[in-house]
Amino acid sequence: MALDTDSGIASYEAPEKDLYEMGEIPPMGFVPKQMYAWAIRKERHGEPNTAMQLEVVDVPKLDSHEVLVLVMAAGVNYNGVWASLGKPISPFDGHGQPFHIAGSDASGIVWAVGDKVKRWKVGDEVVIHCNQDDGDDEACNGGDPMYSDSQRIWGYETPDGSFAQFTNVQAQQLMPRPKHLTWEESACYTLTLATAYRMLFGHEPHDLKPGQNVLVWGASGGLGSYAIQLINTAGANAIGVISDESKRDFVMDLGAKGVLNRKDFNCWGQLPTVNTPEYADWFKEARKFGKAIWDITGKGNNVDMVFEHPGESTFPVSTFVVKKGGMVVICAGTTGYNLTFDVRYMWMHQKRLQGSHFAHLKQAAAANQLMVERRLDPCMSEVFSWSELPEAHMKMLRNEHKPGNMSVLVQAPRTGMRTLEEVLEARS
Ligand SMILES: C/C=C/C(=O)SCCNC(=O)CCNC(=O)[C@H](O)C(C)(C)COP(=O)(O)OP(=O)(O)OC[C@H]1O[C@@H](n2cnc3c(N)ncnc32)[C@H](O)[C@@H]1OP(=O)(O)O
Ligand SMILES: NC(=O)C1=CN([C@@H]2O[C@H](COP(=O)(O)OP(=O)(O)OC[C@H]3O[C@@H](n4cnc5c(N)ncnc54)[C@H](OP(=O)(O)O)[C@@H]3O)[C@@H](O)[C@H]2O)C=CC1
Repeated sequence: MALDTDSGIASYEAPEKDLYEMGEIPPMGFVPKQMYAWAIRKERHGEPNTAMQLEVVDVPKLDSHEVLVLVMAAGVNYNGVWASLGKPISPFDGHGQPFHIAGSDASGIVWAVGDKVKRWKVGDEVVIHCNQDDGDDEACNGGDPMYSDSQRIWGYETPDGSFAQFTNVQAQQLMPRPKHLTWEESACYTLTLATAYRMLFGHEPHDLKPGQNVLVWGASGGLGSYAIQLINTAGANAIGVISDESKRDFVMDLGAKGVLNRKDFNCWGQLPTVNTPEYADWFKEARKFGKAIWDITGKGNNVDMVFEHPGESTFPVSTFVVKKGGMVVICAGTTGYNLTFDVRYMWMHQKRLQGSHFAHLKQAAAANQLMVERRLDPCMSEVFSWSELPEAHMKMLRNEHKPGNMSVLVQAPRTGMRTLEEVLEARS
């Protein structure tokens, strides 16, 4: 056999069936009629352990620019929590389908390709980024696809996410899998890493520069743990915030210049009305927090950027401690959406408030390349079995999850596997 005809795909025996049990691998490229999935239904909206139920559903049909991926492992994100709760929006109001399969992160193997797909072939090992768009408007052609009216998040605004044996995605969502990582490690990082990448490097002229200082809320969390590492790769300084001393070493070991414990301060929640005694108390505490930052950055040296996502509880302080001409970049309001701040500091100190949402392919791919080159640690905190998938989301809902990012095994039968061959060997 000529060397260049070797596909590199493992050859193995497997029966053709309509439905495979979890961990059972069909013949390469054979698409069964049905699959197992954790599905949410509108009438089940509520906490993940009741909203998500195991169901047998049809394997999605491929369009010409789409790719069917056999999911080996899936990442756990807040999206699964929000989709279960149906808050702040119900995904059913967007896509109108009878069930919703959540899951916006995955590692897996390309199992079938649409007839217009050129960049990927059956057998390729991939990770999936969660931005979809129709690709046909000005934003997608010369602009920023994240501004397209068709922009949507796979597994949150689409009904066909990664909490299933197969998932159907646009070909442009695929990126090469870092081969040094296990299936579960490769599944855990893309959503939060790419979001952090766009927040830090996607908003010129406030894209992060060497030597700058960034305050990172939730520094031990999914977004925060990558923000700290990305700030390091840029030669800038991260000041991380935690709520428990047990997280300090984790954040310092990721490369933070300093760590503050928010429990040592009392300036959280909405801003009290300006010029009241309550405001004076808040201001005193906010200055104490700002002074603690100066102890790390140098006296009077405010941060160039604040990496925001808690929202309501931290926003008044974020807008205060960022320097003149600096930027507060925000991608969420986990603690509440009613953000307040003292606008005098915003206009007099000419600060920028920048919203940020996930990332486009170029940004996600740049972030992924850093992972491929082993410059970043995936910070996988915990791996769950397929049957524990709703419970992993309950942990996140209760903020009881460990520092880093969580993963769930889907078709990978156990942890620590890096290839399809290892998965096939585990069958015997
Ligand atoms: C990668 C990971 C990502 C994440 O994790 S993100 C976190 C999880 N995601 C979320 O929490 C999603 C949050 N999204 C939302 O809550 C909603 O998505 C928004 C509040 C952002 C938007 O709400 P909506 O109802 O979808 O759209 P509207 O644009 O507000 O439209 C509502 C109605 O208002 C009309 N309208 C909009 N702009 C104007 C205007 N400037 N003047 C007059 N009317 C306007 C529209 O047409 C429409 O009306 P009509 O309901 O009748 O169609
Ligand atoms: N728009 C987008 O594209 C994206 C948005 N998101 C959103 O970002 C948010 C965070 O996601 P992720 O990083 O994965 O979540 P994690 O739970 O992993 O991390 C969030 C961190 O926030 C901190 N936190 C919790 N409560 C508060 C509080 N009251 N004040 C300050 N900090 C608090 C916690 O750290 P500690 O208690 O130690 O301070 C926690 O570790 C979610 O709402 C998610 O939906 C996520 C990815 C993409």
